[in-house]
Amino acid sequence: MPAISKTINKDLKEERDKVKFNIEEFTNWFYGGSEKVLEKRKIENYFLSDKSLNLETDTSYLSYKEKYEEAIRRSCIVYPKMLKLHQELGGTEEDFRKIMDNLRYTMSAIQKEGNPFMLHFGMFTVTIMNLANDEQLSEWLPKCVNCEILGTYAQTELGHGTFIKKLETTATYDPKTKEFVLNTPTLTAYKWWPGNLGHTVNHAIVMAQLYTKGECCGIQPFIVQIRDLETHKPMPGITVGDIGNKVGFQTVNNGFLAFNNVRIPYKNMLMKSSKLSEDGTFIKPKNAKQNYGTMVFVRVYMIMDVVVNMSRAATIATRYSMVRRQSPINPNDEVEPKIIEHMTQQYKIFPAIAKVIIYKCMADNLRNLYQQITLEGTKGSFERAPELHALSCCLKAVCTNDAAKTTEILRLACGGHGFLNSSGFADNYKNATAAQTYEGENTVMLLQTARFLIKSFTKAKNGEKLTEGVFYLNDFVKRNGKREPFDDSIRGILRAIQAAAAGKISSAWKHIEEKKKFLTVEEATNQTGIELIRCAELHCYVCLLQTGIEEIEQIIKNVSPALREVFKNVLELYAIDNVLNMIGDILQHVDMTNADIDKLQKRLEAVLTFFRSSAIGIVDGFDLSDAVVSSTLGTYDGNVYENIFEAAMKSPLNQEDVNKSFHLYLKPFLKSNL
Ligand SMILES: CC(C)(COP(=O)(O)OP(=O)(O)OC[C@H]1O[C@@H](n2cnc3c(N)ncnc32)[C@H](O)[C@@H]1OP(=O)(O)O)[C@@H](O)C(=O)NCCC(=O)NCCSC(=O)/C=C/CC(=O)O
Ligand SMILES: Cc1cc2nc3c(=O)[nH]c(=O)nc-3n(C[C@H](O)[C@H](O)[C@H](O)COP(=O)(O)OP(=O)(O)OC[C@H]3O[C@@H](n4cnc5c(N)ncnc54)[C@H](O)[C@@H]3O)c2cc1C
Repeated sequence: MPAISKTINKDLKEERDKVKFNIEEFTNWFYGGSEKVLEKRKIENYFLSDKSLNLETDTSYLSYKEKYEEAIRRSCIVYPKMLKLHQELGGTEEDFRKIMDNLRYTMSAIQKEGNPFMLHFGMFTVTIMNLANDEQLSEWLPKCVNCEILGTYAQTELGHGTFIKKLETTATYDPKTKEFVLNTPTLTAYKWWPGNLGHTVNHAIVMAQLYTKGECCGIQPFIVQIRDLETHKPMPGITVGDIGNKVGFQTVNNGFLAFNNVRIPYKNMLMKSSKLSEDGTFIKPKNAKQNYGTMVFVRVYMIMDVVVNMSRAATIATRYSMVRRQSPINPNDEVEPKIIEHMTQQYKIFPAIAKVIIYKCMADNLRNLYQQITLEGTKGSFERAPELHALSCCLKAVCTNDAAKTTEILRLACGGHGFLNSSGFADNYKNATAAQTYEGENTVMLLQTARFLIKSFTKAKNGEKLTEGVFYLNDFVKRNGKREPFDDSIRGILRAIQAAAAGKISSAWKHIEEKKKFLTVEEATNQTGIELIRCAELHCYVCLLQTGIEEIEQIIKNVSPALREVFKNVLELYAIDNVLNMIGDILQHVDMTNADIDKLQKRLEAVLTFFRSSAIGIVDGFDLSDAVVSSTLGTYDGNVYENIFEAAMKSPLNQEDVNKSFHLYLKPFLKSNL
């Protein structure tokens, strides 16, 4: 075995020495101030320094069952610590949010394949907070907050996930006993997929069709106890279990659930929005979509998960590419260059870094918008709910699609070693691709946004008032078919993307109108689906760039000149990469010449070259500890080959010289050939 010495890799040190800006200043921006950075580091250390977590164990070699058991063991260390810390910090909702925000990063060191408790706070408690009336809140919230019970969110069924109106689980009100009777009438009505449901939680929010006085009143949320608190056995009438092996998320414990005449008390229907009187009279909510609120909440927070996921992948690929040397650019060069010297390698990695920053700006913005609009809802005003729904749907889809695609590009950027499990890309990718499906399948999400855009376009044509995010449709209508002139400033690029988005929305609108002559509006819309998806994507790119511009214009007023240059280049790279990737859409609606495209290509090459000296500073500035990065290729010290070697030594096959399969199979086989 070679002697392994671990000092900072000299190539990586050389890169860091070239960084011109103050990395800590960048970190302070990224986490919202120096105090928050200190707090983040403290919280991370509080969890990760706990030796009982045994974070050195490579869980990837464990069996499916062992992985689950280890994940539960770790959760039973992390969650009590979390509750203790929450009390120590002050016990407020804000303190809780602080811990959860930081755990988004830290958890990737502890539960690489997902957390078997994650739905408890993430969806079960959130639904209770959003949809329980005051009485229900005082009964259930303390139990949730103290983890006296553990819950999940059981909505999806074997037969339906997207079209939730057709869920088949029934909750029939019995006014005589003041109970609901829950049933699973068919195989396709089995709840299927809810995280943590299989063998972990003892309660669930069950979304079921409410039947009262012989009528169906649509899907409503019910709190159902599914396992005994003492024995953990399923409650009478309940069938519950694990749905089996998946592409990823192995330790999330996704489960199935069925009911056979399960009775729950009247008070267990969450009644903040829809209400049922004790005699069985149903009272509709003020806003029919209020019951979908938990999904909106999660979609909003998923943009932050994308930031975490992509920052980790970008850190790994950047550090590795500054350590790995291969393929001289001039054939006679003695010394092979760092692979980051290859322009194509820069093009794989640097746009990903820029996106992390733009998505972070968007994630913060969206969260603020969510808080404002939720507050308006508590005061009975739901006017802006469709806008939030439309924005969160397209962002959820575009950002999670991009996280999966970018992780794969970054894995490929690390060549063969990127394919090692120890590179960390596999877990990153599996988590990213799961997010493309859960919380609303991405195509379906884009079509929801497109529905809003088509409605907004009709309003623009009729001269009606639009919401702020789609003001650009007014400009398009005013231009009355004239193409947008191209101006290559950043704001000019935004206008070009706006023109492309508006043009696409206009042509989808026109095609629906044409098809409506022969088809129903729904059929016409379905036939226009491919265009509609592109409308939603382009609209999302508009929102991202606009937010990026507005945020960065503010940021650069408050940072040092050196960091100002970095942010300007982030914006330049993000904008140019974007526009070049959608040139077909742009050319349809913007007067852009070949010379303009050549100029943009040159600017892309120039900005990549600038980025070369900031990239390591930015990824170091994401401030992800080695435990969080969790990759042999991405450690801070850059000792890639030593790490790879050490990880290989942990393979169970390397714990013995000769495996028993030699005696059982190989030897007889070889002998038989003599
Ligand atoms: C696809 C959906 C949105 C369709 O819902 P449906 O009620 O059938 O819609 P309609 O076509 O009747 O009405 C559309 C209408 O409603 C507006 N709208 C829809 N949702 C919302 C909302 N949340 N807030 C505000 N407004 C909303 C929409 O804008 C339309 O308005 P119009 O004025 O144009 O009529 C729905 O079925 C859906 O969301 N499906 C996806 C299911 C899903 O996301 N499931 C998640 C399950 S939980 C999970 O996956 C957990 C994962 C684990 C983890 O997170 O860690
Ligand atoms: C890892 C993971 C965790 C999950 N966790 C939970 C959980 O905790 N709780 C829970 O309740 N659920 C959970 N789910 C379920 C998840 O929310 C659904 O799988 C998701 O909403 C997609 O629904 P579906 O499976 O019915 O897909 P489908 O709707 O069947 O999608 C299949 C295909 O049909 C297309 N399609 C469907 N409808 C339309 C349409 N209207 N227009 C165009 N195309 C359409 C889709 O685009 C897709 O290509 C989880 C799923 C996964 C993968």
